[in-house]
Amino acid sequence: MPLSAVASAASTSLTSANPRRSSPASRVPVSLRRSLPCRLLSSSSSSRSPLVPVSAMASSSPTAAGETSSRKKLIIFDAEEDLAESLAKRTAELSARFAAERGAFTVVLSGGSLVKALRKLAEPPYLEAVDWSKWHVFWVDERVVPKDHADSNYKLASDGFLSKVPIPAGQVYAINDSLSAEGAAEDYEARLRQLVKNGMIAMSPVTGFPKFDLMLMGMGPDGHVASLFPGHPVVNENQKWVTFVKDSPKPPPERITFTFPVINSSAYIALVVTGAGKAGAVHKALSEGQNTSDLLPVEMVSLQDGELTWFTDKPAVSMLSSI
Ligand SMILES: O=C(O)[C@H](O)[C@@H](O)[C@H](O)[C@H](O)COP(=O)(O)O
Repeated sequence: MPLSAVASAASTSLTSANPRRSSPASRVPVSLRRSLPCRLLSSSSSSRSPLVPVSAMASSSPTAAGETSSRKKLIIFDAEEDLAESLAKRTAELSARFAAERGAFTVVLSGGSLVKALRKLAEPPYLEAVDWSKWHVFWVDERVVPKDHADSNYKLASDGFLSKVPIPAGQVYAINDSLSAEGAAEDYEARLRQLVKNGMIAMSPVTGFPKFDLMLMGMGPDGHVASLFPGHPVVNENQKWVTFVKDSPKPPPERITFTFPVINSSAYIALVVTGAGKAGAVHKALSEGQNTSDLLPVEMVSLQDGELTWFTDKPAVSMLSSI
């Protein structure tokens, strides 16, 4: 799999008005180019956002018709504010693209700090520019608690984001909170299958699993993603679309979660990982020479035909020796 990364200059450098500054790519330490298994790509130094333009992404990994392409990038921001702006911009771009291409935009959310990072989507210019009527919102994982419970990922997203944007209520797919963990997972998968059948959710011709347009996810300090925790047998689930755990090491214990075949069939994943508490897992995931027999869940995120972008900050990448 070609692994290309935007080892981006910090956003403050990128937004600098000083015309004598070198381009972001050339400011990335040479050692980084050696230590990260990546090819450096960058947007222009005058760009407000350090995201690589879509055209540059495509050219980083050209595909002929019928071939698949898997791309991986790392963006490092100086400030959380810049990360949030860039995430909003990228999400809005993908929303416009999928709405035009397929008349719907399927977006999957995690819980955790990710939701706060989405706040700028609910502000101008994105609030007015995004066609919210095309959004269909799902959860990559959910805690099995009532929807109005403080632990509910639905409540977190609803309070922090969804209540501030005009997505039709019928297009927000919360779990059935009256069921057991097992029942809620089965019910959620059945609803996904129905939405695949009516064409709302795309199907991956490559994997035979549903292909969501964009998954917006966080990562825990232990390297978990969704509710797929290190060493838990559900990380190896390869048939079901949605499964459950009753012994999550992160409370609350009962959760439902998308499985890796579904996560890895996504068209785009934005993995938002900030803070020094994540540095160890980031180091393990992004350093060369990893032990492939002992993968963290985050290392099992491997898109079959899509693009994975890490949205990080300096504390999160602080253990990458070359940065
Ligand atoms: O329900 C959950 O617990 C989340 O979906 C979980 O997977 C979360 O995204 C990560 O633990 C990262 O959370 P933070 O970004 O808050 O560390």
